[in-house]
Amino acid sequence: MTRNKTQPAQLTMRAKPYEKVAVLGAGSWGTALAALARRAGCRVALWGRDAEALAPIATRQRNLRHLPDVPLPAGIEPTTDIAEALDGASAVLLVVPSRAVRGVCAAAAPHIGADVPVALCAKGVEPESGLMMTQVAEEELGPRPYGVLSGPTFAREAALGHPTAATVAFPFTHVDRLNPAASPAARLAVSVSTESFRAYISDDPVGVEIGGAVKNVIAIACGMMTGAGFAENTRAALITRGLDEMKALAEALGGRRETVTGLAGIGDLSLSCSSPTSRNMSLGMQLGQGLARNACFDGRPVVVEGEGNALSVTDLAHRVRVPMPICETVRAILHEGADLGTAFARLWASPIEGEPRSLAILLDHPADADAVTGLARRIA
Ligand SMILES: NC(=O)C1=CN([C@@H]2O[C@H](COP(=O)(O)OP(=O)(O)OC[C@H]3O[C@@H](n4cnc5c(N)ncnc54)[C@H](O)[C@@H]3O)[C@@H](O)[C@H]2O)C=CC1
Ligand SMILES: O=C(CO)COP(=O)(O)O
Repeated sequence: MTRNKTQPAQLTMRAKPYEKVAVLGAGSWGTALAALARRAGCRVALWGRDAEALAPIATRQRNLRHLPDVPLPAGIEPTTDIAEALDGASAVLLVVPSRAVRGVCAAAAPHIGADVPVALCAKGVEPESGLMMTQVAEEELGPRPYGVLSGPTFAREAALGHPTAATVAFPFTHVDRLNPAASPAARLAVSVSTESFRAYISDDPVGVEIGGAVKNVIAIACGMMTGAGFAENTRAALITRGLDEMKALAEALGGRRETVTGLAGIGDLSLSCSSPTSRNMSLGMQLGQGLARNACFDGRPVVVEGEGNALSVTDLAHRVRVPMPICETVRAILHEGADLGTAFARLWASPIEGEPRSLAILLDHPADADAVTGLARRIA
């Protein structure tokens, strides 16, 4: 985080926070981001659809439904009126689950100011269309700057003030390069940065978005194998090979490999694959322990983006011809009725590959059908 003495000196610039930030989506992450922006000194409107859940945010500085034990700063303006939330907003954070992004953008469209930048904070790829969240938003809201805020950020920890870092990524225009401090990425970074929350700036939203969507699927895979009783070797293999899948897809879509080695790639992947605090890892663990899907989370509806992402990410990968064997395994188990043990045993006995992919080697794996059945039995 500090400058190495051998690096050239860089002038420190000052970026101006946005005056009013509208946060659309009042779940755990939307509330946490509203708290951060408020602590960073912005005026903050927090839009949600449920008046009962919003009321205590103004009266008791709590979101009792999603972050009950987190004290929120005073002055967040909760509302169920999207026009009111967007009135005078100089930046928008879109923080609903990915399946709701298109609908919320459509509702926002008549009320959002011209040229107001929008940062997508949901981690997913739209099913069927295969569009990333920034592309979905652009279809609904028209031309303006679109970016992404993503990284290893459990909402409760970030809102409680645990030291946390994330990436804010917008494409840099010619003008942004001449004056980076005035770019949407820089202005949004300072609009959410506090003594404990540190935003880094990137000009590669594609790499950042793909990181967030793919890590959810890999976290389900890690959870499945953890739930089935395996430990650290298995998890390390899935994280590392998952990172390779992430890199390949990001690159095929025009993102950069190095972005995937940052906070929104390996950072978020390692977080979500390490702890049942991740809803994705937790779902995988419950399935790996043999629970039926409808019994997971005691039957409660919980946002698990990786479930839909397993389909949408692999559909996208098919389109750009990127092999993603771990994501395919999760897809087969969740959506195509594959047996969990057999699917993972097949993954482990799939052809031996080069590391890195650019070696372009594929060898028949020596494990025979009996060996695959044997491992499958040990997983189940
Ligand atoms: N919770 C976390 O730690 C983090 C979550 N995210 C991402 O943020 C996104 C939102 O997740 P969470 O806030 O965690 O979910 P959550 O389950 O805490 O809350 C979801 C919220 O979205 C609202 N919602 C759902 N559909 C809606 C619709 N059609 N219109 C308006 N509101 C709607 C719900 O009422 C609820 O308030 C997800 O894509 C997630 O991957 C990203 C980083 C951290
Ligand atoms: O994205 C997250 C942390 O960065 C939250 O992860 P889960 O959605 O798996 O809970």
